[in-house]
Amino acid sequence: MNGSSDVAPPDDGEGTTQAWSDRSSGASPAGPPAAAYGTTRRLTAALLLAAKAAPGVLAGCAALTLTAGIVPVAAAWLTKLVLDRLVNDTELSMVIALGAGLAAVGIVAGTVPHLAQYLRGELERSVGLLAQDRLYTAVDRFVGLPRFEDPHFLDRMRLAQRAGEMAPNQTVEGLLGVVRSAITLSGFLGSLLLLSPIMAGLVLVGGIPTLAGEITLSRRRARMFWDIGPAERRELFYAQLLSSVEAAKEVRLFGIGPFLRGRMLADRRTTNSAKRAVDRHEVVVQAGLSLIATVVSGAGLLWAVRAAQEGGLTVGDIAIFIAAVAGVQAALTSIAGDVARSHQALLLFDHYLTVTTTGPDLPGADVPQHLPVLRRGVELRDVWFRYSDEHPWVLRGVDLYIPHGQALGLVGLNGAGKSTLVKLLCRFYDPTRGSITWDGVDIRTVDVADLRRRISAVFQDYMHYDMTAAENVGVGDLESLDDLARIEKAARHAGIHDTLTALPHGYRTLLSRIFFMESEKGNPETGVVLSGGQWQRLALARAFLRDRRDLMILDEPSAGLDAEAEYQIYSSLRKYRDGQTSLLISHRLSAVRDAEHIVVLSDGQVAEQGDHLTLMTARGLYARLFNMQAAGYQNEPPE
Ligand SMILES: Nc1ncnc2c1ncn2[C@@H]1O[C@H](COP(=O)(O)OP(=O)(O)OP(=O)(O)O)[C@@H](O)[C@H]1O
Repeated sequence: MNGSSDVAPPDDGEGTTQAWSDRSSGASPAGPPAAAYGTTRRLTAALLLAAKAAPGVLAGCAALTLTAGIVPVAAAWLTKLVLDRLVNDTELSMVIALGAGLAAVGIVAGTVPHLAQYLRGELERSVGLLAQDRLYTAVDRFVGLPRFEDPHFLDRMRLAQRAGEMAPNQTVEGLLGVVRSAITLSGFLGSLLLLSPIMAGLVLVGGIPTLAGEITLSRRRARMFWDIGPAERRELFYAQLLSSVEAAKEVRLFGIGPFLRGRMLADRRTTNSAKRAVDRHEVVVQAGLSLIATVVSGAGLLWAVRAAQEGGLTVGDIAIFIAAVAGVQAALTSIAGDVARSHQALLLFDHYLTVTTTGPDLPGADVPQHLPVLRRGVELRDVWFRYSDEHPWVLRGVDLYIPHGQALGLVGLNGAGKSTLVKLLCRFYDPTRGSITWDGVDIRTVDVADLRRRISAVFQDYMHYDMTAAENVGVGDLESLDDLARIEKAARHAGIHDTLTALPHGYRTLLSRIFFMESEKGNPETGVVLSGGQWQRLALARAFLRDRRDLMILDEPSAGLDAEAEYQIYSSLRKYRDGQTSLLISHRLSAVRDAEHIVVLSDGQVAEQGDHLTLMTARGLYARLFNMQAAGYQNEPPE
């Protein structure tokens, strides 16, 4: 880009660029974004998610919670009654009956936690499945690319993945925990009130700081999770580089393993120290809270011993008094912990709700227009584009026409904006200014899925899917995924059929070294790796499978092909292109020379256009580049 790339387009009075990212995602670069939803909304949504995922399991959890709440109080009272009966020489059968009751309570106390743990696991699995489904359905609804390039959104996404799976369970667990503790609390508090109302009040008041302290701690922890988000994502990125087959060659040849490891560990140290700071703070706060609890229970014990000496309390009373003070304190601490954990989970759940309920990333028409079968052509009119307000202009007033039934060649130096133009044609972004029309219909006014159904493309950075050969072609048109005849035809077209047939399992061969086929678990030789050019032919086959589409876009389709393959592919493409509408981008100008029309893009603007002969006669950029390449083959200095 030269200096002129920062020249703004004329104002159209509608605001200019598409810097949607921070604003639309509600993120603030200085810290965590303000919660988008209130606590009640978050709580309701989390509980509804759990209820929808596993209603029966949820009911089971609730029943066990009630039982678990009653058990300690019942055990304490039965103990008191047994002790008092023993001291008072009551009938043996009565004592035995009470003892049996105590044993039964013990059995329930021993069984309930295991059953509850199983049900919690079941709830977690069901909620995880539903939350994941909803999250990725929402992500799939983002039809453009901007959100996937927004670091704030990616941080949110990471927290949303975690929160969606965990928050509903933690909330349910917290809520049921509060109910359980509240039952225990009221049982013990009642017992304590009978023995000493002052002690009951004291223990209750002593629990208030615990509740307040735990909630403050949970806020701090939730904020810490947001703050360490970028470092956690970077750490994951370095870890993937260190273990992925794609990066292994460069990492080893350049010897950058220790460098990447150093960066990964530095990020881990950053997150560790943030977590450590919160943990330390927590230790200090919780130690203070325990001290208060100990002082209260110590004072209670002294009072009880003194009361027993003076004959005011029986042995059974002392037993239940000690159990009640401990029980009330434990219940209060447990309530505080459950409230704090649910609170923290709900704070993070805000990210899940934001991602799953956020609006579309590209504006859509309220009533989408019908997209006609292409009859006339696709036109870009005064298209300006930059990736965000902070980025320079990439396209600056491009006018371009792709006539129906013809091939348009698009050439230009690196960074001229060719691939960006392709992204606009597929509507991964909207032009900042100007319009793209399909037979006169603005593509912003039609359903994106409709538009994309009419386009076939090979992108410069096409995908390698770790799937079978047939699936690698078939995903180009899911309706043909099981239609081997069509898949083979597309593969033949791309010149890869013979290679695929010769694979160990033909088209069913898994093209991967990182997964294995179920049937070949024990075989270390499972999986096949294709060469770069063979992968490129597969990408072409994928595009050819969509041969019923109106517009074919080929962005550098032959970069990885050998000379013979390139010749064959272009001959095939020429035959195939006949009567088809296509946009062909290539740095190898021999590939585009026979296109009906060639456009030279330079610094985001159309610099030259015409057919090959016209452009050669004009002796501009195209002619210079063409001659340079031709001279390279003829071993003669360029003109
Ligand atoms: N996602 C993005 N965010 C910000 N800038 C981008 C993005 N993608 C591309 N660019 C910038 O846009 C400019 C044009 O890139 P583009 O990929 O369209 O060029 P190109 O003509 O296809 O180049 P090449 O011939 O190297 O493939 C470059 O300066 C590039 O840095």
